[in-house]
Amino acid sequence: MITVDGLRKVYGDFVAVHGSTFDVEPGEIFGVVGPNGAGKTTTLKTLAGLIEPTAGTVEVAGAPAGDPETRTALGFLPEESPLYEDMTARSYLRFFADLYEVPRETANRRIETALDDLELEHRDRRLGDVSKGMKRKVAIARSLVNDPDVLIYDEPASGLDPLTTNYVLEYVRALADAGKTVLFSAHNLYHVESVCDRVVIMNEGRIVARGTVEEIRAEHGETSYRVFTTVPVEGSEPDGDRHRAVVGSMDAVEDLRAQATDAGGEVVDIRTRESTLEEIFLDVAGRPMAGSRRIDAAADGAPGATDAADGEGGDSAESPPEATADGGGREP
Ligand SMILES: Nc1ncnc2c1ncn2[C@@H]1O[C@H](COP(=O)(O)OP(=O)(O)OP(=O)(O)O)[C@@H](O)[C@H]1O
Repeated sequence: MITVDGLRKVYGDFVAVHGSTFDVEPGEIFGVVGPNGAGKTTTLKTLAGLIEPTAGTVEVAGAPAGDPETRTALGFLPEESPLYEDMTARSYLRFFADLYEVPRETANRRIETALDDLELEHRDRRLGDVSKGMKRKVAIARSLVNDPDVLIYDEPASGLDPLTTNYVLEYVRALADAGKTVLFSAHNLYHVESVCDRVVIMNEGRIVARGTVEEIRAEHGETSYRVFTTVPVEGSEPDGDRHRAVVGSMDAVEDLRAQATDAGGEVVDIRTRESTLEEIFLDVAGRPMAGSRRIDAAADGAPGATDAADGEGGDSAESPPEATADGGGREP
């Protein structure tokens, strides 16, 4: 449903994304995780057709990103979603449905369903007077007015309290269960591990880990064993009336067992500990990457790669759908 092949984005002499390749299957929830500046938003804006890649190809629902054909197929939630403050949730959503030329009856039904599903209160209150969580929910509802197959959400839970965050993530799960393909970005694996089918972790413009959460854990995590014995063994420390040693493999555990037996004692307990996802994230996303993100822009071969002067063109939350659909207002 989404195909990204060799995506590279250069701003001036700065490489924001180095050459990402990944696919997202229909109905999948795909997480793009990484610290500040990793290249998540750049990747997502490229998918939404708001930024033109310097190199590589990006396809959404079978058409190149930014192509008019993706107009009805795509719903984009930007990281910041300022809304028209004087409108109510209902009037705001109807306005966007009109831009997408959704017939009025269908639009009303869709809007009320989204607002019901999101448990949105105060539907007729000025958007300027509602909470941040509610504003985010309205922005999510806006991404659904054209009933798109693909949803691209930039940090959907940004700035939300834990309860609303959970709610939004569960809603994302429900959208995928209903057949939508969802790609979203987040800062940490904790938010995505419960909902994402697959994840890429980005650091300094590169994908540094990918796969299901289990695959990432298997490849990048560590398992350690705390072995409790009745007698001292190599590397052990007293722990109450026992001795505790920490080792990294089952072979080492068996060595300790042999030592304890030789000394007339025994192993009384073994506790296994796996790296938490947070630890893996801090490890792989915290490493400085080899090589600079600065390049000789001329060598990168693209005067068009230079757009450092305008980072915001065309990605306003208030851009009409045409701006996301036909490439109008795209960053070069
Ligand atoms: N228009 C632009 N001109 C120059 N540099 C840019 C532009 N847009 C983004 N960058 C730089 O590219 C890098 C990647 O930015 P991006 O917004 O994609 O990161 P991110 O992973 O989404 O970060 P965050 O989590 O803080 O939102 C950053 O160093 C950013 O400063």
